[in-house]
Order: sequence, then structure tokens, then C-alpha cells
Amino acid sequence: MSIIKEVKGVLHLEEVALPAVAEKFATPCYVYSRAAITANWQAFSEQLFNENSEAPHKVCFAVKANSNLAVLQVLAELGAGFDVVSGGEIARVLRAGGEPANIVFSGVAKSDAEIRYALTQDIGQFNVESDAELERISEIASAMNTTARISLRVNPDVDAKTHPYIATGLEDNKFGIPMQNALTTYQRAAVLPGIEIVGADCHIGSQLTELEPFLAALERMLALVDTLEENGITLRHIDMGGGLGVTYTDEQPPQVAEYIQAMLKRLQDYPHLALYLEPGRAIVANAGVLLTRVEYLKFNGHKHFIMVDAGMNDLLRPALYQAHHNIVNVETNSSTAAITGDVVGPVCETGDFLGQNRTLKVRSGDLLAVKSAGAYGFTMSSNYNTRPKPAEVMIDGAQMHLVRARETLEDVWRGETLIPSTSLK
Ligand SMILES: Cc1ncc(COP(=O)(O)O)c(C=O)c1O
Ligand SMILES: N[C@@H](CCCC[NH3+])C(=O)O
Repeated sequence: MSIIKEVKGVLHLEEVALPAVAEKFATPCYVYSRAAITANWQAFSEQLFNENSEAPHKVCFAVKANSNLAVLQVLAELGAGFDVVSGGEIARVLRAGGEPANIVFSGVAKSDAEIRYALTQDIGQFNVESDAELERISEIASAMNTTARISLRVNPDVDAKTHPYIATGLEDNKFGIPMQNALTTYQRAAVLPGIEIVGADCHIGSQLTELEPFLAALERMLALVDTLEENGITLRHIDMGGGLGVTYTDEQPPQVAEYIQAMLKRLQDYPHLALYLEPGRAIVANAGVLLTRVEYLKFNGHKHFIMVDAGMNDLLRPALYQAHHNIVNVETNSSTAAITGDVVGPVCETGDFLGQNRTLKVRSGDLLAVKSAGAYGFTMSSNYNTRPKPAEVMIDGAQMHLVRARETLEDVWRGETLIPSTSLK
């Protein structure tokens, strides 16, 4: 869903003019649209939760994409489940009103404390990523006199055809249990105390723009389901992870309906199996922008630089994955000539850019919007260069809610202490 509208030369999110947000909350600043998050969620829920479906399908929002409490609250109120990867993310979901039973817990290195916390909160299931983790969950659950519901996260060895840093389902990746070992690990899980097998899980990567890798992974997972069945292990659901891509520039990922219907069609032969999904990016990426202001323009004789007040510490994706985010003027600027140059931040790194080779009509003081910044934006931000993290604002119709205040310097160095002074002798 396109959330940004131009009204008389000024960009709006829902009914709010973006310059008003910048004026009130300063820049840089993340701005999210509640309506867009809701619509993106509904695209999933309409496919999975309709009158024709009786299977208890679940959509578990991948919290790592955007863990702002208000974002989680909006989704919890819509009935979302949550895919988490840390004890901290479990705590956030609970704080935002999410149901423990709707939480699935992924991650390759869950600590004792995290496992204990998840069991205490009685979360829906652990997505177990190794034999060693399975043994540890069994020990802890047994000692706590409880049972952990588990799925094994299996690595289906499918090429997701995405950036290598965000492909997770290849043999070489650290994620999941190799498919050829899955039966043995399930058989072990079946006899371990404190363990209840409920499903199987995979996640092959992020920002997938083709349907084919999802369907290839599904085939491999269903072959595993058959093998398990032959060996007396019956699953209740199959979790196909997240990964559906979005349009940053001209990508044409499958529509949510097409993606889900293709999987449901294949699952018709398995009426007892519910489908779980873990979308992150598809729910929030295009529901948010990063607002930033131009500080200076510089021309070094052969190249233009547009220096803005947001850097790689605020939005890491361009530096880390050479990701392309469209960058646009918030107010039409007709009085200035266009320049082509790199949009760079204040951080002392050559890789600190938000966009390269962009053509914009800009002057110092102009407001820019970095689009599609709602996923893996704020959640990947840092305090590098002692830069306070930006504010986050949720737009809801004509209202703007500050849902996270910009950090102060005290926030940035909280917990640090000085050592007693040493005097020179
Ligand atoms: C286990 C797991 N589930 C879900 C997701 C969400 O992925 P996406 O944001 O691409 O939907 C990820 C991130 O790649 C993940 O690692
Ligand atoms: N952080 C990545 C997505 C990775 C998802 C984690 N498995 C991105 O910004 O595209």
C-alpha cells in the first residue's frame, strides 16, 4: 500500500504533513503509518483467516523488523502472533499486549536465561536450531517441571536469490538443522523429557522477490512431513518463516495473496497441517519513512555531496547491504537546479551514505524523506559516533503520536562510569 500522498507540493503520511512532524519532533525521525501497518497486516490475515479455513493458521510478525512498542501494540490488537529472537523481544511483545501463546522463538544461540524466561511465560513454541539447543531446552524444561513445545528449524538448502547477507536457507548458513539430519533429531526430540513436538519450521531468507524458492522450500518441508509421518511423528503445523520482499525501487515481489494461495493450494493434500508465517518486512517496510534535513551541500570539483543529518547509525541498510531506498523532497522545490550526488550522513565512515548518485533539487535546510524505512531501520540503529537514536512517531489519521522520544546524551551513556582519578606522580 502506498502511504505517502502529495498534497499541494507537500508530502503527507495519512492526513499529516511531514514538515509538521519534523517541526514538532526534529530530525532525523522515523515516521510510521498505523493505517499502512494495518492494511499490510490485513493482506495476510484476509488470506489465512477466512470463513473457508478451519486450520489454526498463524501470522507471527518478525519483531526484529520493527520492535517499537506501539507498532507491536497495533499488531497485537489486530490479533497478530510474533516471531522473536531474544528474551528482550519476548518482553517487548508482552509489554505491548501480545499473547504468549502466539509467540514463536527463533534464534541460533538461545541462552539458558532466555529459555527459562520463555518457559516461564509459556510461549507458543521454540523454533529449535541445533541438536545441542534441543538437549538444553529439554534439560531446562524438565528441571522446571514443564514442557516446551518445539518445532525444529530445518535448513532446506534452497537458494533464496537475495543478498548473501540475508540468505539464511543455504547449507553454508548458520541457521537451522540440515535437512539430512532432521529425522534423527526429531526422533531424539520424541523421546526427550520436557519436549512436545508440534511442528516444523524453516526460513530461507529475506527480501525474496520470486515465488519459486518459497515453493521449493515447501516441497522439501512436505517431504520431511511425509518421512516423519512414516516414522510415527505427526506435526500440527508447518512454519514457512518470513521473507516476502517489498518494492524499494522497481522490484516486483509476488502479491501477498498470490504467495499465500500458492502455499495453501499445495497444502490441500495436508488438511491437518496449519500454516504459520513470520513476515517482517512485508508488514512494516513501506509503512515508514525516515525524515532527514539537509545540512550542507559540497562540490569537490567532480562530485556533489548532499550532507544530511541522518547517518548509517540511524539507517544501516544502504551501508551494510548496498540497499537502495528512494529519497525524495518532502516539499517541492522548484526554485533550485537539480544536482546529482551522494546523500551522505555525518558519521566518520566512507560507507556512511543513504543513497548514491541521486538527483535532487536541494538546498541547505530542505527536508528529505528516505522511503521504505519502516523495516530494519530503527531496529538496526546504533549510537556510533555518540549519536543519540532518533525519535519514532506513529501517524494515525490526523494525529501524531511520539512513540519513542529522541535519545538524550544521558540515555546514550547510561550505565557508563568514570574510574577514580589517578594523580600524576
Ligand atoms: C527466523 C526469521 N523469521 C522471519 C524473518 C523475517 O523476515 P522478513 O522481514 O524478510 O519477512 C527473519 C528475518 O530474515 C528470520 O530470520
Ligand atoms: N536486516 C535485513 C534483514 C535480515 C533479516 C534477518 N534474518 C535487512 O535490513 O534487509
